[in-house]
Amino acid sequence: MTHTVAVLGTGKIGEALLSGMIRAGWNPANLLVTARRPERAEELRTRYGVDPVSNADAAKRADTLILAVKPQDMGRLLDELSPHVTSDRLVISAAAGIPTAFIEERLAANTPVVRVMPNTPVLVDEGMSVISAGSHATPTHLAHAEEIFGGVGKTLRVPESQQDAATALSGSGPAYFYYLVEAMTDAGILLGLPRAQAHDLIVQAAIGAAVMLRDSGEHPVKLREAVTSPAGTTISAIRELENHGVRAALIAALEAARDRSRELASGNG
Ligand SMILES: NC(=O)C1=CN([C@@H]2O[C@H](COP(=O)(O)OP(=O)(O)OC[C@H]3O[C@@H](n4cnc5c(N)ncnc54)[C@H](OP(=O)(O)O)[C@@H]3O)[C@@H](O)[C@H]2O)C=CC1
Ligand SMILES: O=C(O)[C@@H]1CCC=N1
Repeated sequence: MTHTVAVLGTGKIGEALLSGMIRAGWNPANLLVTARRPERAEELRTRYGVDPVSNADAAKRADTLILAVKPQDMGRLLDELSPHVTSDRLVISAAAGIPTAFIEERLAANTPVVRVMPNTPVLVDEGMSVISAGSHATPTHLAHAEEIFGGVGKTLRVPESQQDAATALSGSGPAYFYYLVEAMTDAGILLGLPRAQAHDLIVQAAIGAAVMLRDSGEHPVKLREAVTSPAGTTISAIRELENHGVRAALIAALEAARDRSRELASGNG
């Protein structure tokens, strides 16, 4: 069956997903987008050859609606959509924190809802999308969501109770790595390297480490031990990381992200 998929609220994550779907072979004729500002709608049409439509038209024309507005805008979007969404539509929400029940109770009875937490590496087909079923979503709906998000990276099904934690890990996760690269590049400046060179050295170290983590099958502790020579440079750095409580800071940071996701649950966080 050929699906028509609409992305409602095509901002950063919506556009990243849209571009990935086109790369994965979706025909732009089967993709619709909605945007709040006309100039943004035109930008999307020019860039991707997709049809910008109103939210109501998206609900009428598409069988699958991907809601990619901010959690704070979700209530208003659902109010606008509810007269037009029939229960033969699949509604996929990419919003942090918003439970499927929040969406279900604002749409026609029995509308299937799937909650997905993607991340921005969908832009390079290395996304991590964590998927949960709402109360009326069937295995076929989950498989359809996996087909969409699996085209731009990995997918994992989790119970919805784990979505806030998954958001803290993989949804926000890329930002932590960018932050580390930024901080380590600053360190390179302190050590006297030109900024561009410091950036390249750290980025390639990050890519090498990421590929080894993914492909070697080794535990991260083993990989770190292999870098850490007796009385060498690495252990001197690790001692400072431990002295500054970096492990505890990361645990606290991800806990804060999980808590914030829970706070967004009301949709007006
Ligand atoms: N950024 C990320 O890494 C990730 C984000 N998410 C989730 O994705 C959602 C969007 O985040 P993000 O892409 O960062 O945010 P953006 O602000 O970039 O995107 C949201 C878009 O929705 C548009 N919008 C808002 N209300 C409406 C409406 N009623 N009709 C049509 N368009 C509307 C906004 O328009 P305007 O431009 O006019 O404001 C904006 O372009 C959030 O719920 C977030 O939790 C999930 C995973 C990762
Ligand atoms: O920061 C946020 O709220 C969104 C959700 C996950 C990544 N970005």
